[in-house]
Amino acid sequence: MPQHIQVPPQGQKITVRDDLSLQVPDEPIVPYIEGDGVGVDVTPVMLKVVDAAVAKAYGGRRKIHWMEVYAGEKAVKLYGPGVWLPDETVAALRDYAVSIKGPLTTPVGGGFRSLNVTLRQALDLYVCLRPVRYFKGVPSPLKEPHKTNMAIFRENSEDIYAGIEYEARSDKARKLIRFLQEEMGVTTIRFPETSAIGVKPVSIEGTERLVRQAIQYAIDHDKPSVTLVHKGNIMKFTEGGFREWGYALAQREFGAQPIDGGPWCRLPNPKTGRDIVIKDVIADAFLQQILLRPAEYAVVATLNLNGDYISDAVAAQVGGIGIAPGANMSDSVACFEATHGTAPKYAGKDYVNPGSSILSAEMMLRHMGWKEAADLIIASMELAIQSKKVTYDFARLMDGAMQVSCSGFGEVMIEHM
Ligand SMILES: NC(=O)C1=CN([C@@H]2O[C@H](COP(=O)(O)OP(=O)(O)OC[C@H]3O[C@@H](n4cnc5c(N)ncnc54)[C@H](OP(=O)(O)O)[C@@H]3O)[C@@H](O)[C@H]2O)C=CC1
Ligand SMILES: O=C(O)CCC(=O)C(=O)O
Ligand SMILES: [Mg+2]
Repeated sequence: MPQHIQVPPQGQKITVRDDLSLQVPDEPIVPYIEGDGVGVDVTPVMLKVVDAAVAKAYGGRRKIHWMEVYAGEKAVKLYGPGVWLPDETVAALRDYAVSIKGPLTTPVGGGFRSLNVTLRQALDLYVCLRPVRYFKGVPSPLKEPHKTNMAIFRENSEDIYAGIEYEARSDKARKLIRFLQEEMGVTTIRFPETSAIGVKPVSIEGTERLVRQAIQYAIDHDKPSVTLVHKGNIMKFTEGGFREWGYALAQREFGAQPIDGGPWCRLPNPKTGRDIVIKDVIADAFLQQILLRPAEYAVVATLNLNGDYISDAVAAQVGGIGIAPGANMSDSVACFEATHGTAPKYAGKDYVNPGSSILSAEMMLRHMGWKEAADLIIASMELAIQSKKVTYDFARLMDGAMQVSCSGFGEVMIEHM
């Protein structure tokens, strides 16, 4: 019996078949986490817009039964001190296979580790997919923003982001530093007495499963390239390993052939016959090239921390994180979430852009196979932006815009369905 989660009286679970495809009933139960900060603003708007799109697309034949599950500050209020991520929340997200969450706060420095990262680890949601595309009319700092169209595959379970690090002057930091110096011959820790220290695990399996999904996405969506973004010139065995294992997988599993002796390689898309180039670029160079030559990048596969930075940076090219969606996925479970965080200064003010959350829901509908409802969301987003009735983030950069609230933007979208 759940302690606080109320299972809707109607609706059924989405289930996962043996071949990992989804069995989606017409009235699925979908868990959602409202989220901290601006979660209270964007999540209700997202639910309303999705309900409207589903109603319009299917005329009552299909309906989502939303089931609220708790994490973050709302969980602590309900379950008691220290219970930021209740077990029954994690279990529900796993059991119901498809879910959506608002942002959750992670304090800098002390306090708990990120709930977002914990959730991704608990459910082994190893892919963070963040597609970045341009919507006509969105204000952008670029002259040709439509050339930015990338699907970012961020490894979501490893890297320095896994949170293995020890505070400066702690016993554990001292012990690890001593081990590195005495057992491993390390001489390059500049200030050993006052160093905090972190560990960066990057594995062959972790890299391969991420790169496999990125190449498969390029095949399924007829994309011309997959770029491995890494800092392997400096971090030779972790980020360099990612690059090497990525290329090896492309050749071994997808039959990619080296171009001019490599390392770039090429495979014919088995579905369309068109070439997919597998290439790599060093992360710092990549960050300037996405501004100067964004059209050269289609699918990007990268490590966890790089992917965090890259997804916000690329989102900024096409309007910012207010409309940047995302999905965290394992082979069987998917939890959709906005790219942005809790934006605390705007919390509860009905102010921010709900677009990121709504477009994350659009990805969720597509994942469920509810293409018509997903298409309606995209079309109404385009029309809403073109009507110039937009939230503050766009209004401040657009000539002749009328600023609307977070919920107001949801209404504008619904009017355009
Ligand atoms: N997945 C998750 O749950 C994530 C959680 N976080 C957490 O969120 C908290 C706050 O992080 P912070 O670094 O401030 O990053 P945020 O993404 O929360 O906010 C940074 C800035 O981005 C802009 N922004 C964010 N959301 C929106 C939106 N919906 N519409 C328009 N603009 C938006 C605002 O810019 P402006 O000031 O220009 O208006 C805001 O000040 C931290 O605890 C962090 O750990 C962060 C990222 C992801
Ligand atoms: O977990 C957090 O607080 C931050 C995570 C983040 O920035 C991201 O996943 O993009
Ligand atoms: Mg981030």
